[in-house]
Amino acid sequence: MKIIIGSKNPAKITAVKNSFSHEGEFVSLDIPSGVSEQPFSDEETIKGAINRAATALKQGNGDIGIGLEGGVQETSYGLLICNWGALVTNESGPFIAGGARIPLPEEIAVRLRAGEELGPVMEDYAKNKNVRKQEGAVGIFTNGMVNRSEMFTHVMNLLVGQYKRSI
Ligand SMILES: O=P(O)(O)OP(=O)(O)OP(=O)(O)OC[C@H]1O[C@@H](n2cnc3c(O)ncnc32)[C@H](O)[C@@H]1O
Ligand SMILES: [Mg+2]
Repeated sequence: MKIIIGSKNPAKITAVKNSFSHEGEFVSLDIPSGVSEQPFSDEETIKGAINRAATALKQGNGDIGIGLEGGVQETSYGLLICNWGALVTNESGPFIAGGARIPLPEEIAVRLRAGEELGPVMEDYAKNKNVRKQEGAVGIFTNGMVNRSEMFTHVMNLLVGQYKRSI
């Protein structure tokens, strides 16, 4: 089984490998999401995940394409981080699944509303260049209880479970 991951981000790659119990051939390709660098709704984030999965599958000439995409969603309770995943095969899909969501602190939210991207804003906030590849915003704002690859592993399990039920 050849699994093509539409990202080179190690937090995402780890999640994909975990959910397939490290069984299969994994290829990671830097695939554009085809949506804004900072998706600003569930709809746009889902679209980015599906685009990445479909393009990865095609470009990598594999059996399964995976897209994982981070975004934010405005609510009356604050700006929430949202994360979506998509799995496509040559015969079926897209299967989609959403990840954990928590509100961003207002000092971060105002910067995103002004047009900045979460990745660089988190680098600045945490004084660490690699937040998006490591614990992620979710790890920082949950005091390390849930890091980005754990969060994406849950998304992946939701995807692989739906796919397995369909075959
Ligand atoms: O290489 P890719 O796969 O693009 O990985 P990425 O970290 O850029 O992740 P996304 O494109 O899915 O995320 C969209 C934007 O949100 C940022 N982002 C999302 N989740 C984050 C997190 O948990 N911590 C820090 N930045 C995050 C990210 O850096 C982008 O600016
Ligand atoms: Mg990105």
